[in-house]
Amino acid sequence: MITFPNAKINLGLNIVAKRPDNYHNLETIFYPIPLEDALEVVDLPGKTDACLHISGLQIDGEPNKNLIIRAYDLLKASFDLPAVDIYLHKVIPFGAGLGGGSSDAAFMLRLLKDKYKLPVSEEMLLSLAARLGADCPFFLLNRPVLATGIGNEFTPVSLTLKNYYLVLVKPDIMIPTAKAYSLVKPEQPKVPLSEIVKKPVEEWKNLMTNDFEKSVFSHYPEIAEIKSRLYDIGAVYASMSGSGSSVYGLFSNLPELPDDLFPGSFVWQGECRY
Ligand SMILES: C[C@@](CO)(OP(=O)(O)O)[C@H](O)COP(=O)(O)OP(=O)(O)OC[C@H]1O[C@@H](n2ccc(N)nc2=O)[C@H](O)[C@@H]1O
Ligand SMILES: Nc1ncnc2c1ncn2[C@@H]1O[C@H](COP(=O)(O)OP(=O)(O)O)[C@@H](O)[C@H]1O
Repeated sequence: MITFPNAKINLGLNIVAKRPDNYHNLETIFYPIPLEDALEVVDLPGKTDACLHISGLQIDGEPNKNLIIRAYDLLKASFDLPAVDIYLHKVIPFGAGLGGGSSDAAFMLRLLKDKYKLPVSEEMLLSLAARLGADCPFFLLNRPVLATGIGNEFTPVSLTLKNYYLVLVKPDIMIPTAKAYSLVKPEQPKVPLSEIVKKPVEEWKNLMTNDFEKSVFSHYPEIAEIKSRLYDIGAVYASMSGSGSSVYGLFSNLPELPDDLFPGSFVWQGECRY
């Protein structure tokens, strides 16, 4: 069985408060984008464990700590799962604010539930996903939502970007999420994101912010430079996604990108689907 975990971008991100458990309450809009990994699971008779094979981008860290293996282990603790070969073709850059690892994990949970017809409710799947990462449950819903709490309480948003194109730029910089949070001073937003998002996209530039940008841009001016280049070539709205380092621009028309505009960066263009 094969599935295609997709990335997300954050439309606005306000870090509202630090919690006693050291996590942060935030408000953000998760918006799925069609930049995808490929994830396949094949039965491995006669063996006892799961074995992960990765092609494409090589992920740092030990394979057995990969979120896909952690998702398998979580279900295996409660259900009689066979040993499997897992093939991941990694396309979504990591340390990028695109949620690629969380998406792989959420899609793995659903794939195993479907492939082995496990009696797992949607609620149970969401709570397992929450154990794998704060933004992991979102990928089980996988449609635009306003997320609050630590990023796992969802409210529907009526939002359409269907006429827009996306340009996504990921420089060769990895930003660990925990480090990014530690550099931000939480603050209540003056205008709630749920209000800003009702306004036309043309007005977002002066209203919608990502609270990670200030500290990340001061450490890495080259990331701020990417954002201003996206505006220079006609973006209606541009922002860093999540804790970075990727930056996206929303465009009314797909722009021509000169080859040397973002040297050394991964660049992806696609359509908005929602
Ligand atoms: C910042 C966001 C915004 O969408 O995404 P990314 O930029 O990573 O994609 C998310 O909050 C990232 O969620 P996720 O990457 O799942 O975080 P986790 O693995 O659960 O946590 C990694 C670390 O980030 C910090 N953390 C995470 C979420 C949160 N609401 N408050 C936090 O303080 C904690 O220090 C935690 O130890
Ligand atoms: N399937 C996976 N895909 C990508 N990264 C993974 C995966 N499993 C575990 N990881 C780990 O998660 C880290 C990326 O996490 P994070 O920085 O939160 O991502 P992002 O900000 O891109 O959402 C990687 O450096 C890697 O060590």
